Amino acid sequence: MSEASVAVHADADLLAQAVAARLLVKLLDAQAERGQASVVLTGGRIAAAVYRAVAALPARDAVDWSRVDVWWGDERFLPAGDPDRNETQARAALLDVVPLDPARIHPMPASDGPAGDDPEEAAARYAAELAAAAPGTAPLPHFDVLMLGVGEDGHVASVFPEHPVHYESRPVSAVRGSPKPPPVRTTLTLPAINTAEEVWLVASGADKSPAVGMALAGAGSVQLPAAGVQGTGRTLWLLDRAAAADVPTRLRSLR
Ligand SMILES: O=C1O[C@H](COP(=O)(O)O)[C@@H](O)[C@H](O)[C@H]1O
Repeated sequence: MSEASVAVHADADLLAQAVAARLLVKLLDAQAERGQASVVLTGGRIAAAVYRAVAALPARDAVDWSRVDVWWGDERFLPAGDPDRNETQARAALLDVVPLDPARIHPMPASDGPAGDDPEEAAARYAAELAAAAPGTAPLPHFDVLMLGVGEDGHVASVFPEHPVHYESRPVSAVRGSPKPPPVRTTLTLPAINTAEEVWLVASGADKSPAVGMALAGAGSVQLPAAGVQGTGRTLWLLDRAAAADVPTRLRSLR
């Protein structure tokens, strides 16, 4: 398990640009080492800005997108194409722009998909899709990088504070009663998230600073899920100055 490190950028735009550049480098490094790369996407405002920034970078063409697997850390359980689905946002911002292999794009099921309007079945199907891509009998494939937004309440993916999802041992869970709309979701659980080689927590804006500060100060993960995130090789907090306002100075590298 890795110690967390923190990089702070001046504002949300520079943060998105910097994360986009990091993502391209990470995908290139993974392809150089393993012949392929895998990324786990997140939803939310800063994530969409990162995806748009990746799409706008000329260096995006250095990545062989046909050898990139795209997974999601969570999804709002809504019909396919709903503008509030994390998948819809990622497709519009990036996935429809780069030449990915459609077979390597792995969205979480929609509420009008083959799993029907049943989030538990949707979670089970996504777990099966992950296991099918994993080596041997492992439940999960290798994730080179897993990106997370951070909610004002400290939630990551759709793991919310004090929610029963914390006690789910399977890698993918249905979430009912989400405090943030929509109320029904599917999510990777924290143990599944923490199998990723690198986990990047990306946050911008002053409304995120209390949660970010408390997570880095060692809050409990049931109360503050972001505090329970740890990549196997690297845990990186990527923040703008406003989101970093409560981060202890000794943890910051300011850019
Ligand atoms: O609902 C969700 O919210 C979080 C954070 O979103 P933001 O707009 O406040 O950045 C996101 O990370 C998660 O994937 C999403 O489902």
